Amino acid sequence: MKKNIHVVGAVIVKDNLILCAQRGDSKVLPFKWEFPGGKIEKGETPQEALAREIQEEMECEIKINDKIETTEYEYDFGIVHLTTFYCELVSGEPVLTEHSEIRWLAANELADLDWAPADVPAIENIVKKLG
Ligand SMILES: Nc1nc2c([nH]c(=O)n2[C@H]2C[C@H](O)[C@@H](COP(=O)(O)OP(=O)(O)OP(=O)(O)O)O2)c(=O)[nH]1
Repeated sequence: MKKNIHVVGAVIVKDNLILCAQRGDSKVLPFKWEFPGGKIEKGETPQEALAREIQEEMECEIKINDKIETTEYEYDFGIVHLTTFYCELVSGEPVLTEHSEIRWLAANELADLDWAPADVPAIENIVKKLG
C-alpha cells in the first residue's frame, strides 16, 4: 500500500500577487512549481507545520488565513494530501533556500506554470476566487 503524505502549502498573497516556488532538481517532482510548505510532523496542527516550514524554507513569518481546500493526489512515491491556506507576510521577505526560483504572479497567470499535479485543483480554486 502506498504511504499517505500529509502536506501543507502556503498561498502567500501580497499586492494581489501570489508567491509561486519552483522545486529544485534534486527533489522528487524536479522543477515542478508548488506552494512553499512541506510535510506535517507528528503532533503539529496544519497551521503549526505551515508556519514552521515557511520560517525554515523562506526565512519569513506569515499570518495564516482561510483554508482553501484539501486534495489528494496519488504519485508513484505515495499519496499526497495537500492542504492549502491563504497567507500573508508578517515579517521578512521570502528568501531562496531550497527552491530553484520564486515568482510573484497574478491569479490569471498561474496556469502558465508547470505545477505539481496535486496543486492543480487548488490553482483552479484560486483562479476562480482571485482571477
Ligand atoms: N511543499 C509542497 N509540497 C508539495 C506541493 N504539491 C505537491 O505535490 N507536493 C509534494 C512534494 C513532496 O512529495 C511533498 C512535500 O514534502 P516536502 O516539501 O517536505 O518534501 P521534499 O521532497 O521537498 O523533501 P524531503 O522529502 O526530502 O524532506 O508534497 C506543494 O504545493 N507544496
